[in-house]
Amino acid sequence: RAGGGAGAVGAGGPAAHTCLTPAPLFSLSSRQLQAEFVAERGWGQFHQPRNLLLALVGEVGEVAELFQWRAEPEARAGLPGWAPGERVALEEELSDVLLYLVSLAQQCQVDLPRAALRKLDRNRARYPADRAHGSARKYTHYQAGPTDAQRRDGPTDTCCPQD
Ligand SMILES: Nc1ccn([C@H]2C[C@H](O)[C@@H](COP(=O)(O)OP(=O)(O)OP(=O)(O)O)O2)c(=O)n1
Repeated sequence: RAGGGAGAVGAGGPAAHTCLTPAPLFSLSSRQLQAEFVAERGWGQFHQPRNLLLALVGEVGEVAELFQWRAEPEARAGLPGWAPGERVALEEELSDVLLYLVSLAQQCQVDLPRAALRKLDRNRARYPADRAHGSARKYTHYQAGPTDAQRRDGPTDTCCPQD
């Protein structure tokens, strides 16, 4: 599964996004390259989980900055109207997010690719395609009975305060 998940773009016929590379999201060798980059600079001393988390959030802010104040059509899929330089900037900022995320996971001893695939499995189970199709409701909506938390806290699926 790990080798044929996100990377198996062309496996089931022509891919919608033909520009995607058929590589895993972040291979072991890429993670090692990142660890080497940090070690060669003696930056391990700065890469405590909290610092990496703050750096990650900062880079997410830089991604947000690229989107802020844009007219609605420019925020649509495919980013119509974005200049080539803006696309490069987005590539770089998203990569910074990924690189800090990878480092954070490493420092926390989380095997991120395995954990992400497991979470994907959990998401599949929580959101059965036949029931969740076309709906943005929370997974608790599809569960048979109330969870312990729901029993304790009462209903959470209301959108309006009760008058
Ligand atoms: N202590 C550090 C500093 C940097 N990096 C790496 C991870 C990111 O990929 C990138 C972040 O570098 P900058 O802090 O220079 O941030 P930007 O690349 O976003 O530059 P700018 O803020 O000018 O956009 O470098 C790192 O791993 N550890």
